[in-house]
Amino acid sequence: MSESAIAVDVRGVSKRYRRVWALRECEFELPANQVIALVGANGAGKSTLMSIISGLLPATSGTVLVGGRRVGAGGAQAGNRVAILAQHKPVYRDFNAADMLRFGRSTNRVWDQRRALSWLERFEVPLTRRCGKLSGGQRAQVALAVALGSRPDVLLLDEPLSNLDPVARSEVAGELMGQVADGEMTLMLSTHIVSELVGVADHLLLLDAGRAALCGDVERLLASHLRLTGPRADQPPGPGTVVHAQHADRQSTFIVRLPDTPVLPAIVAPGWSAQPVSLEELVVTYLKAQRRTRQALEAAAA
Ligand SMILES: Nc1ncnc2c1ncn2[C@@H]1O[C@H](COP(=O)(O)OP(=O)(O)OP(=O)(O)O)[C@@H](O)[C@H]1O
Repeated sequence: MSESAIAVDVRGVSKRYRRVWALRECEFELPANQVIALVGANGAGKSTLMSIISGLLPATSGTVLVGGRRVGAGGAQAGNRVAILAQHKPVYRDFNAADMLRFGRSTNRVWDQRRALSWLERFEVPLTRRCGKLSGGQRAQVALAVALGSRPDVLLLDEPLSNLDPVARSEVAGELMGQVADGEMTLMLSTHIVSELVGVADHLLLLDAGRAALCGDVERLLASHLRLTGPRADQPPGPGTVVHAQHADRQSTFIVRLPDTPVLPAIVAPGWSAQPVSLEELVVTYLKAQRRTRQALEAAAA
C-alpha cells in the first residue's frame, strides 16, 4: 500500500443493539500506514466500530472496506488481514506464551513466528509460565504478540496500554510506531488518555454518540484551530466556526476552527491574542462541545 492509500473506508455504517444505536451513519476514510487515534466518551461506539471493521460484528447498515475489499462475508479475511485486540486482551489462562503462539500459528492463514517471538523477548515475557500466572501487563503483551504474528495490514487495539506500566507504555507505543513507519501496517488505537497520543497519532477520529464528529490529519487539525483571547465579545473577531466560547466579566476566549483558506493570526483584531491548541485541548473541547449540544437537544425534546 502506498502512503496515500486508504486503509479503511467506512460508508454510512450504523449499528443497533436492540433499542440502542451504537453507531449512526458513520462516514470516514482512514489513511494507510499511519497511527490512527480513536477517541470518544464512554459509550461513544469505539469498541463497536473496531469490532465491525475487524469483521467480528456485522453492521446493521452501511459498508466497510478494508484495503478496498468489503468486510463481511469473508471479504476482509479473504484479502487484507485485520487483527483486533479487544479491551479484555483474550488469552487462555492454562496456555503459556509459547502455547499461545502455537495457537496463533494454527488459527491464522499467515503467521510470522519470528515477529511474535521477538515481541515477547523484547518485553521479557516468560515463555513457559501459564498465562493465568502472568501479570495483567504480561498477558497484554502475549495477546499483542499473537496479533502481530498474524501480520495484519490493519491492527486495531482497544485501549492497548491500559495494563502496562509507564515505561512499557512508551516502549510499546515506540515499537508499534516504528512498525507503522516501516510500512508494515496501519494501526488504530482507542484510548481515553489523550496525552499518550501526543507524538504518536498521525490521524485522529473522534466519535460522538456513534457519529464521526471529527476526522483528519492531526497536524492539519491542530493548524486549523486557534484559541483567541480578547475583550469580552459575543463573537470572535475573525472568521471561523466557534467550537467553544468562554466568557468572564471583561474577557472572552474562543476556540475556533478556521476556514479552509488559511487565516494568519496577525489579522486578529487589536486587543486579541491567538494561540495554538494542544491535541489534548482539541479533543477535550470537542467532546465537551458535543456533550453540551446533545444535552441541549435532549432538554429541548423533553
Ligand atoms: N452487546 C451489546 N448489547 C447492547 N448494547 C451494547 C452492546 N455493546 C455495546 N452496547 C451499547 O452500545 C453503545 C456503544 O458501546 P461501545 O462499547 O461501542 O462504546 P465505547 O466507546 O467503546 O465505550 P467505552 O469507552 O466505555 O469502552 C453503548 O451505549 C453501549 O451501552
